Amino acid sequence: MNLSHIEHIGIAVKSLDEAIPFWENMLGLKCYNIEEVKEQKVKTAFFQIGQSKIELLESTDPEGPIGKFIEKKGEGIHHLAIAVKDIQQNLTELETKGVQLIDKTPRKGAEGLDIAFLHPKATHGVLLELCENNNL
Ligand SMILES: C[C@@H](C(=O)O)C(=O)SCCNC(=O)CCNC(=O)[C@H](O)C(C)(C)COP(=O)(O)OP(=O)(O)OC[C@H]1O[C@@H](n2cnc3c(N)ncnc32)[C@H](O)[C@@H]1OP(=O)(O)O
Ligand SMILES: [Co+2]
Repeated sequence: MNLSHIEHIGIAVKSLDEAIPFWENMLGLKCYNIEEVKEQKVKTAFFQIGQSKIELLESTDPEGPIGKFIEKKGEGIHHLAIAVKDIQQNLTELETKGVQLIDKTPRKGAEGLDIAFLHPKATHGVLLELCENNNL
């Protein structure tokens, strides 16, 4: 395994338009990218803090993962994403160790990154996302 740093924290929100002004006007951060990720049924907004980012997630479909999360739990922290080198190698190693994966092979996430999720049952309650960054 070669985990590097917290890539981002994913926060489920009902509306990007309503949530972004808090991060910009109250906290003084700049939203530098808004992007739809159709495969995940979300629209994302990103803010940089040091080496890490905040990813706000608005659902585009009530049956998608963020739609279901908001319905059950309301707005709040949804996942923690960690940057890794060679995501496939890390996933293969985790699978060998018997860790329950949601994605055995990477999918395309926001900002063109390859991503994969570990099941919260396997992580003591945190939905973990690995994000590939080979320049680490
Ligand atoms: C754009 C991209 C990027 O960064 O580039 C993204 O982040 S996309 C971010 C959105 N995409 C994803 O989250 C994709 C991966 N997520 C998934 O496949 C799903 O959401 C699951 C995590 C498997 C949950 O599925 P589903 O809602 O159908 O199941 P469920 O509600 O029955 O939940 C099963 C158990 O997991 C728990 N659970 C569900 N969501 C959780 C979360 N976010 N954090 C911690 N625990 C969570 C539930 O409480 C439940 O526990 P109990 O059984 O104890 O009640
Ligand atoms: Co994410």
